[in-house]
Amino acid sequence: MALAAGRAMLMRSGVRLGTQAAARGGNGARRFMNHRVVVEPNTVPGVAVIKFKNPPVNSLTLEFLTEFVICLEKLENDKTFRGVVLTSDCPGIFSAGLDLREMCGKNPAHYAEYWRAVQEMWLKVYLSNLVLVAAINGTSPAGGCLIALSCDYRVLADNPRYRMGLNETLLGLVVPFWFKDTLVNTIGHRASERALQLGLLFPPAEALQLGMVDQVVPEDQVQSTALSVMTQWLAIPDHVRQLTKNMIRKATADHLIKHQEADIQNFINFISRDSIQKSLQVYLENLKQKKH
Ligand SMILES: CC/C=C\CCC/C=C/C(=O)SCCNC(=O)CCNC(=O)[C@H](O)C(C)(C)COP(=O)(O)OP(=O)(O)OC[C@H]1O[C@@H](n2cnc3c(N)ncnc32)[C@H](O)[C@@H]1OP(=O)(O)O
Repeated sequence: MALAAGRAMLMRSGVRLGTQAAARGGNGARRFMNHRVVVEPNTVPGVAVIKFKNPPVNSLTLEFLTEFVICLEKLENDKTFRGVVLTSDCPGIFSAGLDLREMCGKNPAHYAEYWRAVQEMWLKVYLSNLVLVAAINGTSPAGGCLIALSCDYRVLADNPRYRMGLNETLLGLVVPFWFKDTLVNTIGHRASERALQLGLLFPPAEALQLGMVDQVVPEDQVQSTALSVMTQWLAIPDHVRQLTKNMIRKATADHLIKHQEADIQNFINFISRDSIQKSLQVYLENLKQKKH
């Protein structure tokens, strides 16, 4: 379903699906290249590494979301893969979250298409049959943090410049209930209440203390740590681990699935408000200004 919608979207946007290139890397592993998402089968058998490559900041554009979902779906359907490490190819940034330009100055049909793609991405990651480990090698606000929180395990680089959290209120936005649920399921109710209202972005030590990440390691060890953690997870037979994961996550995912259309309508109504459009424009302008 998501794959078909994604293919249609890519066709509309002029991206040819036949352009996915396969090449052999130095270790002989096949390396699949999309435009914005690079998939590298790794030295650990059954494990692929997905690298986000949507410069400058890996913002979650419609095209990026579509490619990402297609990549995950392909890996899920290829029984040689049992686990995936998610990481970034953009130095210092895991993902800047939802692309603000997708939510600014567009029409309701675009907002609907975009929000559905955000929902589908979250459902795909949150309910994945694969073991997903986030190797967080950069800053990850809002939607970027959501992707990491939706994985099974998080390893964060020990760099105080890398912040993580759901900062939506700082942009004048109300966090969607399923972003909130994902955070509450990870760090608990009280910590989420404070973090969400204040839009807090946490440095590594605090993220670890809160349980937002499972491990903080030196920057050059993020990916290798993620891969060795993966070995531990893959020691469990897939079917029992998958059934257990599904049992724990199903209610949270079902809440969105049941209210998916209402959630899209709510997003359109909210994001189309003049006051919200104004605050997003000011936020984008401030990002530009800080450079000068
Ligand atoms: C009912 C529900 C309604 C709504 C729910 C919506 C939920 C929203 C979820 C989100 O994810 S909103 C996005 C939240 N993200 C952020 O707040 C991050 C903003 N960006 C930054 O803080 C910084 O850019 C940075 C990620 C820390 C990187 O800093 P750096 O100094 O390295 O780069 P710079 O700021 O110069 O940015 C480069 C370039 O990229 C543009 N940019 C940055 N972030 C985004 C983004 N999220 N979307 C689109 N574009 C982004 C930035 O404007 C610069 O562009 P320019 O070169 O043209 O000026």
